[in-house]
Amino acid sequence: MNSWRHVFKLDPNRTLSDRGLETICNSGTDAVIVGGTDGITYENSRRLIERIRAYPVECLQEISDEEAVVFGVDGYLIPVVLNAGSLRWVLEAQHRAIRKYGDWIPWEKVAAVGYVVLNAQSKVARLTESRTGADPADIKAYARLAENLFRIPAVYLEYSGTFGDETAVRAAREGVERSHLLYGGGITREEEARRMARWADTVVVGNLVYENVEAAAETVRWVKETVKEDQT
Ligand SMILES: CC(C)=CCC/C(C)=C/CC/C(C)=C/CC/C(C)=C/CC/C(C)=C/CC/C(C)=C/CC/C(C)=C/COP(=O)(O)OP(=O)(O)O
Ligand SMILES: O=P(O)(O)OC[C@@H](O)CO
Repeated sequence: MNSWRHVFKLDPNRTLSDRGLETICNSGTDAVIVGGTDGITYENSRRLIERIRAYPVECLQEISDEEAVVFGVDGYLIPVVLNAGSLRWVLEAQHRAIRKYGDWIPWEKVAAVGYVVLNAQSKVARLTESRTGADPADIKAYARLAENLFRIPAVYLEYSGTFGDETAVRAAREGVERSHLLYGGGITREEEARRMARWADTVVVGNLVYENVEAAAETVRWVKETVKEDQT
């Protein structure tokens, strides 16, 4: 993950043509993450992962339902929602899954991701009852908490479905020194991709894939051409 600059997130509960998938997998992105909030099943996850595996791109599953875990991906991302309104999404669902899978978990392939969910209208915000009113000082503190107390290797500013606040991403950037910072939400245009790529280590593109796959493929270049701000 540390070398990722751009990734796509594909939703097993949405339809993408073979041609569209080929465009995404051959776009030069650093990885494809499979995940989403609702309608995620073992079957639709397995089908999508199988199609992605036909391409040489790195493929990870982001687990949002313990029933949907698929064998044979390059890695598993485990969300921990730092600003969730319920412990269920911070540690209870994770505890339950660890209890269930026990000795079978390939820990060397597993990484926790500390989410800060910020779009109040998104399904993920509603599901997790996230405290989306967090201001930049809150966000910086979440980032510091993730890195220094929980030692989580990645912090994810999640604006899923809407373009986020650059000040918030900047605050998260100031909060992390070692943890990897991901930004996702509402990237549709070059200017947006470049703005967030200045602060985030990785920019995640999701919805645009289903709206305009050619434009989605362009985001790879926009992000990769952008030089990150020097924090020193
Ligand atoms: C091979 C083998 C046996 C493997 C074992 C599996 C494994 C690696 C186990 C590890 C154990 C473990 C800790 C598993 C996690 C279990 C789990 C269910 C955790 C809960 C995760 C969680 C907090 C879910 C809440 C929803 C959420 C945060 C989803 C993340 C994705 C996300 C933010 C999607 C955004 O959704 P999107 O659809 O793009 O947008 P909308 O919200 O607008 O719809
Ligand atoms: O779908 P969009 O809005 O591009 O967001 C990407 C990703 O952060 C979703 O989890």
